[in-house]
Amino acid sequence: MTPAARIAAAIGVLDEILTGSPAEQALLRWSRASRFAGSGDRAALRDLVFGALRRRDSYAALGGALTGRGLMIGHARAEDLPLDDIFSGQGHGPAPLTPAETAHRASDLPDDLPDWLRPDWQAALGPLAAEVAAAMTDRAPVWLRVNLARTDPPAAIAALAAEGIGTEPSELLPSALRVTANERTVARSAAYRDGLVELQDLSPQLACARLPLSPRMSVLDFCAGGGGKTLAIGARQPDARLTAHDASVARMADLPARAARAGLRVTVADRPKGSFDLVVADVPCSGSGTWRRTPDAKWRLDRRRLDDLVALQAQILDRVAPLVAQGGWLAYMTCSVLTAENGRQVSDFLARRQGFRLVEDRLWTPLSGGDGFFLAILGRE
Ligand SMILES: C[S@@+](CC[C@H](N)C(=O)[O-])C[C@H]1O[C@@H](n2cnc3c(N)ncnc32)[C@H](O)[C@@H]1O
Repeated sequence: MTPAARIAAAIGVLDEILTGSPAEQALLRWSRASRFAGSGDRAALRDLVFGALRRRDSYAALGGALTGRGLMIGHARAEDLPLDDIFSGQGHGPAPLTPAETAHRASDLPDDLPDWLRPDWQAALGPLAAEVAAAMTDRAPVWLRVNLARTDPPAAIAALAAEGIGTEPSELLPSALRVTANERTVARSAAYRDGLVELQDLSPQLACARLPLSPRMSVLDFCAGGGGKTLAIGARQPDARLTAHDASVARMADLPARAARAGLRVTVADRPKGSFDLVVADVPCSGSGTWRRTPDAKWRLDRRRLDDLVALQAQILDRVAPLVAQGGWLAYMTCSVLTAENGRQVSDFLARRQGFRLVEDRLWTPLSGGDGFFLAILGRE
């Protein structure tokens, strides 16, 4: 496909998303209907669509309309692309610009945050609010976690390099590798298949590195999903007794294979009982820290959904509290930057629940390289 044809395709996909389709579904529908497109075309289309969703409002301002076409005109203006070559109507490209589109000029560009959320965002991030909002409009880097139960960072870097995958270790955590070349081939590499590395963002890696682990301790990952945190804990403490639970069994479908690849044993529990030295509650959240990766989620979130999530998080905290052994730990995590889901959620829990104290809490933002992520470690007396 020509660059102009890819832009025309992005216009169609964006129009679908703007009328309510989730981005992944709209892209999948396009791929199924466009058998002529190669993998390069699909990747380029995805980049165009996700790039436009990250900067939806500023591209709409530049392009003069909140439509697929407006966003792509905005994209071309933001990137200084030759508008007349792309919007020529030739070679499956979009129709030429109208006189009104040509004459359109934007004044101040918006910050690409939903209006209703801006006060919460500012309250949560204070003087960093604008910088973090701007960081959310960039593409997220790909991070790998070196599986320390299997190898060490230099050996993992060498194994990846032998397959053409460039990486560099984080200054904050040497076992976290930022992919600098060939990120799309990681999941097919032998280093990945053999369990030397896992795909995991830097911030959850930093959070898991702070967990109070000790030999043979029992750990319950209560919202285990695909097991990202379970496996990160196992890599740090391979003799920990790991139990994974999730309200959705389907979400844990990949966990046994991932654990086997990592050389770890994980017990899956439908109804966890008894008590655990460490309970991790990596709760469902708005994902406001990960909007670089899922930019359509930024525009789909609303106050009601956020309130529902906050209520669910409180329920989960109340459910897991009795599962924490006396003298044990509760690690509460979200991939959100919002106070309602983070600090306020934790302080409300401490206010209604005797016997827990806050040991540490931390918020990471894209300004340190990874996604937005929150960790609170609570100790049970
Ligand atoms: C943020 S995701 C977890 C990601 C996972 N820990 C990882 O690292 O890959 C939140 C998970 O909580 C699960 N969940 C939702 N409600 C729950 C509940 N009431 N009890 C337990 N898990 C729940 C969801 O199915 C989802 O998999």
